[in-house]
Amino acid sequence: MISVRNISKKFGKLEVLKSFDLEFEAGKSYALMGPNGSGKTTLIKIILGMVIPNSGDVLVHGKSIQGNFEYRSNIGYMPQIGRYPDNIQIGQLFSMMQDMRPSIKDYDLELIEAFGLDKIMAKPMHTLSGGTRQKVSAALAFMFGADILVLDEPTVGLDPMAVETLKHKIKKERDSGKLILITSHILSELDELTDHAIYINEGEVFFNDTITCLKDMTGEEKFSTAIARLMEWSLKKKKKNNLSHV
Ligand SMILES: Nc1ncnc2c1ncn2[C@@H]1O[C@H](COP(=O)(O)OP(=O)(O)OP(=O)(O)O)[C@@H](O)[C@H]1O
Repeated sequence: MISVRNISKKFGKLEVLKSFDLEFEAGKSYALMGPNGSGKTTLIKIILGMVIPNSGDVLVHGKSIQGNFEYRSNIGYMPQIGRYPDNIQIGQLFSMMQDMRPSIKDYDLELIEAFGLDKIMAKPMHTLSGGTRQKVSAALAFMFGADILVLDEPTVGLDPMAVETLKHKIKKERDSGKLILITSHILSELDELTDHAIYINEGEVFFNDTITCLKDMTGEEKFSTAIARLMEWSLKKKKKNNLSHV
């Protein structure tokens, strides 16, 4: 469904992604993990066409995203921090986004209702709490029934009930055949929601396989302990690489 081919990205001298090759398939959910600043959001933004890589290409449904804007209408994106015009009301924001995708008439309003946003449609965005803004972002990501859902730290700031609502929705959409890509630092959440782990470290893909394989490889039953083991190994590798330069 999405192929990341030999993608490299530098910001000035900082090499954030070095020759990334990744495949994302329909009906699966992928956990994108790595330390702060390891390039998770950059990779997501490259897939969304919001950041241009220095080299490589991304194919969505077999078609390059270069010079192609159509593919984006088939991706639901929930950003880490949703930025919206201050004075716009929730309802106006939803209508505006719907007007921007005139070809889609069948909206998924499940999260709007589940989060109770339908009862506060007249509230201006600048008056909303952080968690409510996050609910608006989630509702927008799922609203257009996109086949691909890219969720950057989706549950940050949500209350426990809203977290459960969102998790239920993510699982439901995955089971209906959609591709889900999630970044999060909340490991329990990733264990529950994803089948496949991608661990980025020092600009490279350090691990890319199923969560079952991750647990087998590390000999750890618990996902969080398996990830801790992976982090240990990546730090050891870094130390070894640094020594080899001496
Ligand atoms: N527009 C930019 N200009 C310069 N440097 C950037 C830019 N965007 C990201 N970076 C740098 O690229 C690196 C990777 O950032 P990115 O946001 O992709 O990391 P991340 O893995 O998503 O981090 P976190 O877990 O903290 O969200 C960081 O060092 C960041 O400062």
